[in-house]
Amino acid sequence: MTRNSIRGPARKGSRGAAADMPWAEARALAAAVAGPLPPAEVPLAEAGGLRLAAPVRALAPIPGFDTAAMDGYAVAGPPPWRVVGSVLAGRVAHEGVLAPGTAVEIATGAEVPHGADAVLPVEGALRTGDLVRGEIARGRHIRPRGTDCPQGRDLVTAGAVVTPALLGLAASVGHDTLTVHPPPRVAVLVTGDEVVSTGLPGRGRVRDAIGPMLPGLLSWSGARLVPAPLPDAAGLPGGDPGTAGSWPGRDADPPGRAPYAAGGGGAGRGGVAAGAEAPVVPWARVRDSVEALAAAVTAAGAAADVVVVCGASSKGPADHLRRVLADLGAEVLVAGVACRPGHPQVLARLPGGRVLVGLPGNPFAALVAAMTLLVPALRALGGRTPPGAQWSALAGDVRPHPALTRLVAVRRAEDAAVPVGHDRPGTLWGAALADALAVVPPGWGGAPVELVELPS
Ligand SMILES: Nc1nc2c(c(=O)[nH]1)N[C@H]1C(S)=C(S)[C@@H](COP(=O)(O)OP(=O)(O)OC[C@H]3O[C@@H](n4cnc5c(N)ncnc54)[C@H](O)[C@@H]3O)O[C@H]1N2
Ligand code: MOO
Repeated sequence: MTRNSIRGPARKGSRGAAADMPWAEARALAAAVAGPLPPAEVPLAEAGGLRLAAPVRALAPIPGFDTAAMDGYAVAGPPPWRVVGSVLAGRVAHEGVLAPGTAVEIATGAEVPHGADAVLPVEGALRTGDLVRGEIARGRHIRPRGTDCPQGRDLVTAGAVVTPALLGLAASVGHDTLTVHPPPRVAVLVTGDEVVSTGLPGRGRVRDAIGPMLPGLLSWSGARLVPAPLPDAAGLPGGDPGTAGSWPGRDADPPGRAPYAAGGGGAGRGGVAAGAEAPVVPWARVRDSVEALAAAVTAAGAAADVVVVCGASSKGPADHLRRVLADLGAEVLVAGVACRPGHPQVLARLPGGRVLVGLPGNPFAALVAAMTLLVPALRALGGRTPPGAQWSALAGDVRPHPALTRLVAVRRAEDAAVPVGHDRPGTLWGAALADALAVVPPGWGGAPVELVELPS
């Protein structure tokens, strides 16, 4: 596959389209950027939603012993039976062998004594004093040990998603942990000195729309957002959260607005203004400088499997990502994608092997880039196979681009996917109304299109 190495300042050119990789090729490359993370054994409570890296084997059988399936009497031999005792669930069965002509009262789930031929449900029992009568068929209402799940049997194969039912099954056959592909850890760096995280953006400012979108997108992709540990001494000045270009972990919010703190317990500079009610968010704010971004990427790359940089992906004076990747000696695998929106997206391997995805600053462009590069890479790291492609007719007046793939916000309907509109690069309005992106290839002539499902 084509690999574009950028070893110097960002290349000049007219919006880079000539160097951009075809959309499908970029997505496939992202899906192959890394293999699954090494398997790990995790407690059941943390395994939900992950992929099994080893089969679930029955360490214990189900049932674990010959079990009564009904409340009634465990009986031996032909009737009438003399009641000689009782066994409740959780109690050890009647000691010894139940002699012909005798019975014990038994509760559903209790251990059936040796020698019992059947369990006679209480509804069918005629009891007089210590004698009981009724009709039985041999073996009726006894669940023999191991009939539901034999001990030692592999019950679910590797690769399956750990669903709530699978968690219950694993517990029932004796597991406290499961061997899974751990969720990729993702550190998110939001750039842009003009970006604010709370309240109404002032003049020249814009409210962060990408940070809030990513945690759900990451968990939907089987990944986990981890705090980006921003180093103190790395050209990252501390500063007044009221000024643009403040420190990582604080927003360049207008004075008087509560800044967010980065980190959620672990980010180096996750400062909270004294007295401010500062919600903690687990993504970090990085100011627009080459040094700050380089330090933040390096630190995040040491703490996470995947580093996501939001903004700074293009060619403006404050767009430092490409320069930083070159300076760090990163291998740039995708330097741009031939699609609209979202062409200035980046996929790179950092020194040491961690993956970096650069999302454009325009929010819908960022979502498109996330669906193109980030989600496939996360699925691969999490040991997930790509979802089967969905194809659909496309309704509405959609005009293809002659040379680029267009990603159009649509809602899926029975006959056709219907464009929802409002899907300009700078807004998530259309994406918020949509449930999929329609992939409209260059020069499209009306054939069915692929749909990329959006996170729900
Ligand atoms: N000379 C060129 N200029 C631009 C090109 C190009 O190819 N050549 N591409 C354009 C396209 S397309 C996009 S998309 C943007 C991508 O820019 P960046 O990734 O460098 O992002 P910024 O410049 O920082 O911001 C762009 C835009 O998005 C707003 N922004 C940034 N972060 C956020 C956020 N977290 N939430 C909401 N909005 C955000 C920012 O204020 C800008 O308005 O570049 C074009 N330019
Ligand atoms: O393609 Mo940009 O990605 O126009 O917003």
